[in-house]
Amino acid sequence: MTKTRGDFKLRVREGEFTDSQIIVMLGENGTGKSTFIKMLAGLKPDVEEGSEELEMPQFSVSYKPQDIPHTELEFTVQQLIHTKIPNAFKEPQFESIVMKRLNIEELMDRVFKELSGGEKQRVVLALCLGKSASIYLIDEPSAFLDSEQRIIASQVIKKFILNAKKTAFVVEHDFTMATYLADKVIVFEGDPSVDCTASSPQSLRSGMNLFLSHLNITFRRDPTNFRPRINKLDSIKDREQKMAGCYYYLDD
Ligand SMILES: Nc1ncnc2c1ncn2[C@@H]1O[C@H](COP(=O)(O)OP(=O)(O)OP(=O)(O)O)[C@@H](O)[C@H]1O
Repeated sequence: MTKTRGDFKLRVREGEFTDSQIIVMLGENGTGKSTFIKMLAGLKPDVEEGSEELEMPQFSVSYKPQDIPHTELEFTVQQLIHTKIPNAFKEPQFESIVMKRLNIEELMDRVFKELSGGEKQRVVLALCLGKSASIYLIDEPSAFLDSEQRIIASQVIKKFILNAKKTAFVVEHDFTMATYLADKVIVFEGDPSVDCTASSPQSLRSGMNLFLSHLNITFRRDPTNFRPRINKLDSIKDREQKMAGCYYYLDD
């Protein structure tokens, strides 16, 4: 199916997903990741000439947009939690997996609009995960978070999705966070802001290889902390890995 927004056209290839799965969307800026997540949230695909209107399958979704919402800014965090996720915040599982780990308790009496960007992000992530849904659509959870908070946010998302046996689609630019989260990846490729294609969900290894080949970057695994490290362009390792078509190292 396709979706046109202004001068931009996105083609989406058919694919499958299951529960207890996190699908990470990878692509350069302007390749349509947010457009696709909005389609999963209900934005209708184009009507192709000569064919019937194509309906997106109807899912119950909880959507955290890329931008932090500007509504209800006068409310305290406690008021937002109590009105938006009245059931979840009382559940012991949600309390321990999400609320405690994101340290929402310390923010309860604060007015939402007066929070820092990182504090707001923690609250909107908790609100997103606290809404009952089959699919969680999480656009850039790492924005405004420092490196330690990014690790915590990734662990919270992963544990919540596995525990609740739900599915998440996540747009994430932080490479470490994206590789930690992803069970599958969708790669967005093409001419940014003009014409792009979203692949079917594929394995982390093949998706990362495809994405990194577009960027002309290879990664090795750091032997001490095991984190992915970028190889210097044209270094021996960079050239060796490109020859082997192995842009991304993933231990089996
Ligand atoms: N409502 C709209 N009207 C016109 N053009 C739009 C609209 N929404 C998105 N676009 C255009 O569609 C293209 C893809 O945008 P989108 O936000 O989906 O990309 P993205 O991959 O999520 O980018 P980023 O990584 O920068 O967030 C961009 O060129 C954008 O300007």
